Amino acid sequence: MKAPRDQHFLTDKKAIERIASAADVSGKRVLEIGPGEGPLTRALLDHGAIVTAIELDSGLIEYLNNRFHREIRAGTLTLIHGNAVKCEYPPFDISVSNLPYSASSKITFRLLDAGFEEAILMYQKEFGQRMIAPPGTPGVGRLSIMVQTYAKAKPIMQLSAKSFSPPPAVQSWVMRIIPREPPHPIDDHQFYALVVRELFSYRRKTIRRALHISSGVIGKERVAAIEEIIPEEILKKRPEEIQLADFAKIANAGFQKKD
Ligand SMILES: C[S@@+](CC[C@H](N)C(=O)[O-])C[C@H]1O[C@@H](n2cnc3c(N)ncnc32)[C@H](O)[C@@H]1O
Repeated sequence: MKAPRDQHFLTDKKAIERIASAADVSGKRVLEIGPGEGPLTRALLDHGAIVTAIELDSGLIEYLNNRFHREIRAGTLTLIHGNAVKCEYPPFDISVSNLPYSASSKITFRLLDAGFEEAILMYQKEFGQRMIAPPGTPGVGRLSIMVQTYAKAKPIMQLSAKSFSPPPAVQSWVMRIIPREPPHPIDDHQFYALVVRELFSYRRKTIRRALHISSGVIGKERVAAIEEIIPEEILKKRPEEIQLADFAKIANAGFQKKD
């Protein structure tokens, strides 16, 4: 039976310790999303982190309030009963989280938007593989392009289902994510995100065709400007065949043109 709300709790003590010590959290403001029963929270507190944990499940919030009442009183742990897909994030330096897999994408984009020094995040293995799929290869998608534009991401641990209770049907990867300046100048980040999203909505089409289909969203004049500036050899490729620099050039070409 599928566990409710992605509730696969980490029981492997060695893995918990390795995750909590993957970043230097001592004295840092750490955001943990989905603390569950708090095994990682405990380890992070033991490493001297000042933790804020966001948990959706009210039963677990009650459990955590009891388990960590001393730390809450001492101000080293703050619990937020909320939905990490929607609620406001507090300022934080590092995020260490075993994410709910069904919301991995939304939460990752929100974390990157919020900004941080470093994140140690657990994902379903296939999701991690998509994050690091190189541009120009068939596994690449919107997630790969957006993550690789704004961060360096690398798998640092692989966990089998046996590390969890109940065991999930999938393998897990722990990734280290470090934000960076985009390697190619981007004139407008919102427009860039929109272009990347639209192009991958039509990943089987050429760039030119995808732009035309999306012209209602991107803007007809902007699409015309892109076609004028971007060389044919790029326009005739598919989104999975072009490089990070090309996405930046396409978005910048369209952004120059005010509708
Ligand atoms: C995979 S479990 C990890 C639990 C714990 N960190 C551990 O390793 O044992 C994910 C946790 O996220 C919580 N959760 C699910 N969706 C959430 C959401 N949208 N916002 C915040 N927490 C969520 C679940 O209730 C669960 O406790």
